[in-house]
Amino acid sequence: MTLIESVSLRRVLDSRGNATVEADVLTESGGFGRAAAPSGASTGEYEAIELPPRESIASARQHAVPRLVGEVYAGNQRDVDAALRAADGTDDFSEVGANSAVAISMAASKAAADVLGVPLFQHLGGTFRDATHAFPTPLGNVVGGGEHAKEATHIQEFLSAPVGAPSVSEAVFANAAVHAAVGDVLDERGVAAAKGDEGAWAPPIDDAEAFEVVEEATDRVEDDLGFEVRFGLDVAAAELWDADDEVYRYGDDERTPDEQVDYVEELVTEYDLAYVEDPFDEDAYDSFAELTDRVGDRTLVCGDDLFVTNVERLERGIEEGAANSILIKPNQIGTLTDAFDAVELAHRNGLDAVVSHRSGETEDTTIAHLAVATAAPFIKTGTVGGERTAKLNELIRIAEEAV
Ligand SMILES: O=C(O)[C@@H](CO)OP(=O)(O)O
Ligand SMILES: [Mg+2]
Repeated sequence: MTLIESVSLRRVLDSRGNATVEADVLTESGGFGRAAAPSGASTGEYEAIELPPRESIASARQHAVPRLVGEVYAGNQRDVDAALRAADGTDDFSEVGANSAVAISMAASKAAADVLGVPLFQHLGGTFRDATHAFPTPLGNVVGGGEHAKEATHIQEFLSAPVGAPSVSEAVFANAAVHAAVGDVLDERGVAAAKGDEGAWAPPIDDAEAFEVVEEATDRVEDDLGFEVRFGLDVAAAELWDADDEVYRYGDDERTPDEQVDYVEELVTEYDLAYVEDPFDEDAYDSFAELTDRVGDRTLVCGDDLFVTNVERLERGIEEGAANSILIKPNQIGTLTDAFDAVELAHRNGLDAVVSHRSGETEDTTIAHLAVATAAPFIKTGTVGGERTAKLNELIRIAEEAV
């Protein structure tokens, strides 16, 4: 393996038009990797810290780059990430910024794959990765609101889940078809809709109507394509939680924690939901456990803001039976090593690990490789829009390469 020769950092645009950090890593033998940090809007309270990009870059140049250049082998991902942690010295990357950390971590992995002459998913997943496992099914955001769009649904994301698709490519196109069908159904109802941060329709309708619209759209596509298309949700309920009054607020409506458990259970049953992410506040381990107990045998109950890709929070969740899956977002924790540790802990305890984009994204495709490398059952990476299709199209290419 070859030593890191240089690390360059720059500000580039993300899909919301905000600045984010991009890293280039070059090795002594000429291996090259480039990666950019994504950015959340409905960020969890316990996520690693994203610093303003200029600040993060200056700090990384001062503290992290000298520990990497000429010191660490690009292919030793654990060493790369340990150097980033040592350079930062905090638990939450508040010194260097999780944005520079994750960009460098991912760029180093790509430089290593380049040196080895193998695709990134193979470098990350290893030679003995089980190539026979099914490919991740893309969860496609087709209707959304919450923190991703104003004057739209309270539930943040309605996610098409083409679970019966015979191939990843057919699943990707199925989600695009559901997105188009939602547009048609909204049109037929006379609802004009803009799009939110992730390219989902952001119609000015209430959640009850959104369920009708998405059900109608998935039914149409299911009939048309002839395989099962279900749907799921990211409730992002931490954004709805009113800690003072201890209720979940849906505009003028409110639900107590017990009512929220009953409500989500009813939704799972009525709509046969394949996936439910963050149906409760990020500290509500008990509600998560109650719901998982009731519906965990028929749907994935996934912790995003609950776990923030953090092994300590996941350990508590496992002890309390708080979910049967974890969302994996490398920038929530800062390095690929931390993300892999969370995946491995989840797998050892029978939980699924679902890989995800952020609402602010770039053309970076690392998460497509990460999802394949870790045999994720689902990858949540949007449906339309260049920064979303970058990952979806990469998945299609990987599927060709991996057979
Ligand atoms: O809540 C989420 O799961 C994500 C991605 O869909 O949103 P954000 O990146 O804004 O946290
Ligand atoms: Mg979420």
